[in-house]
Amino acid sequence: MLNVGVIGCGGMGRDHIQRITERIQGAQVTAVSDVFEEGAKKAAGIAGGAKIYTDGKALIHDPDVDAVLIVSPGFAHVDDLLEAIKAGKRVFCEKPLCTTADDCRKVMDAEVQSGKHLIQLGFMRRYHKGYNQIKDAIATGEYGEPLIMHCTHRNPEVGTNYNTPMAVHDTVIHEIDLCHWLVDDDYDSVQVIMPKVTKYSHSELKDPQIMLMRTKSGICIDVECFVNCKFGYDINCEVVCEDGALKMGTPMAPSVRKNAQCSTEITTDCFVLFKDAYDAEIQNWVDCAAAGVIEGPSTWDGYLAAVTADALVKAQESGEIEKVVTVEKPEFYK
Ligand SMILES: NC(=O)C1=CN([C@@H]2O[C@H](COP(=O)(O)OP(=O)(O)OC[C@H]3O[C@@H](n4cnc5c(N)ncnc54)[C@H](O)[C@@H]3O)[C@@H](O)[C@H]2O)C=CC1
Ligand SMILES: O=C1[C@H](O)[C@H](O)[C@@H](O)[C@H](O)[C@H]1O
Repeated sequence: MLNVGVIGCGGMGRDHIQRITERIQGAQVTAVSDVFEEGAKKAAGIAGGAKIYTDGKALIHDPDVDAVLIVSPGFAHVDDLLEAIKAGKRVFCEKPLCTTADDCRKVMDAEVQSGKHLIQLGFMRRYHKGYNQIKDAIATGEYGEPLIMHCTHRNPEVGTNYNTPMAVHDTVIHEIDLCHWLVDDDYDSVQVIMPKVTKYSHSELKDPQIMLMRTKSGICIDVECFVNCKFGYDINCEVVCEDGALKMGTPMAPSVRKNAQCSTEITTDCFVLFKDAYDAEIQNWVDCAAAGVIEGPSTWDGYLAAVTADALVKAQESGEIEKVVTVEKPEFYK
């Protein structure tokens, strides 16, 4: 049985604690930590009783914790990642790995130095059945070369703490990882276009945004990021190829006809829409623990996403096309 400690007991943290407690085979939550003790106490109850901490480092060094789930806000990941590597403990880190490429480099260097693959990253779309079907279909060559991708990432609404750069490193970070993974092609450059701002936004948030990414082979990707769309959690991705197009999107629900109406439910949050993908990624992480391997997205994937995100944040300000420049991939991650 893998004894798991969870750092960060907010919406995502509680969702992961519930899945480990109720659905995941081979693991249990034995400790939880949150800077707000009340949040940790609530999470401990979901786990059916777990040690309560308000300091992630103390949880990491608890001998009753075999592995750590980092589910605090992105800006807080780097310190606990470095501490877990120091302690030699396996980590599942929710996206983003870190909110800057520089911090990701620190984590990458520490993991390489440790000589052990310890970190799996929470890019759960790679565990979604539909996206895997698209990736496999493209790989057959039956649809020809991918040329263009169209994505929407729409949230019903976000809090007033959510700002313009968060649209990149907190939200579109999913498409940054998903799109290059689907077509197996790295990024060359990015650009951001700012449409008219919705009345539902605030002074620190330009919303919606159109983010453009070009891959090294010339595939052009547009991502509409609209985090106050009001009508639902609307996630779509279409890959347009030479001999066909493949689309995965919401609503992923039945179309209902009644009283001369036709309607289809759109979910309102990621916890419902991607429940199976979260279950699959956490189960894979637990299963790999026994073998001491990482099969899912790695620290390198987190670094690649962060470099692209940094370029997009720069492009938000400049309005120009910004290059995506990474370091050479270390042998350790090949
Ligand atoms: N994969 C996905 O689809 C999703 C991933 N996430 C990720 O999960 C993480 C948490 O997001 P949410 O739960 O939505 O945020 P949240 O704001 O609901 O919860 C964050 C929790 O972390 C606590 N916290 C803050 N600083 C901390 C620290 N230094 N140590 C321990 N706890 C700390 C806060 O008190 C709060 O309880 C983020 O990295 C976010 O990007 C969130 C939603 C969906
Ligand atoms: O990771 C997530 C969720 O998956 C949502 O898709 C985003 O819109 C949210 O902002 C982010 O935290």
